[in-house]
Amino acid sequence: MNFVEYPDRDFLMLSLADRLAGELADFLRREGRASFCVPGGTTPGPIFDTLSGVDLDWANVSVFLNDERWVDETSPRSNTRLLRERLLRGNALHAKLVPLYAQADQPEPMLEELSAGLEPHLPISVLLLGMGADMHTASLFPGADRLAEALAPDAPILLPMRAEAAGEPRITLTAPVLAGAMNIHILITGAEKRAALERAASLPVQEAPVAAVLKNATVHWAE
Ligand SMILES: O=C(O)[C@H](O)[C@@H](O)[C@H](O)[C@H](O)COP(=O)(O)O
Repeated sequence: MNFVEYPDRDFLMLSLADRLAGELADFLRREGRASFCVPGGTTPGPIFDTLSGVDLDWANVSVFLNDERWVDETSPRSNTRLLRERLLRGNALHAKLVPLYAQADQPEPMLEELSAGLEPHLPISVLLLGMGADMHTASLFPGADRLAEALAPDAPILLPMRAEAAGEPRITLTAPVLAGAMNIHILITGAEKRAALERAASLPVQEAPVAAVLKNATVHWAE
């Protein structure tokens, strides 16, 4: 794991947006296309704001979430809604959004269709992850009902996930798909998450699921 500390959050968000854009541009130059997998939650908004204004061949970038809360896009808890409002506008309006949600009461019946939609966009070129203070990343929560399956080396692309801390049912990319990304970045802020991240490196992965992606990751932190 590589740990980068920034003097403040504004500098972190701008620098990381710039680095992510540079990595996407490299993939576009070399391969003509790139996939960009991003977190929801409250932290990444400013990075999305900056990236949406960057001049890239967005039409050849596929964008998808690390995980989604199983709620309709009208819900303020929808990560897809966050993407539409903060990333997929301006220059990035023409990026291809690969959905992690479809209208249904529960994720299970939609799993096959959503996984088939994602498959052509793997491996992930550039992965940005968030982390909770409980050491979950994506929706790989400690104590979640299907965590062991999602951590297994032969896990499917996507799994539904339910956990007390998660609120509504979730759908998440699994550990091997996340760990198989070509570039992995973890964005965290504040002392509590930094301490949790440092603890995660020495805990079993079931207790600290973020450990599943730490090996080749660069962690970006500001107070
Ligand atoms: O849907 C989600 O909640 C996320 O994808 C999740 O994994 C998130 O990255 C962390 O919970 C951190 O969330 P915050 O940035 O809100 O602290």
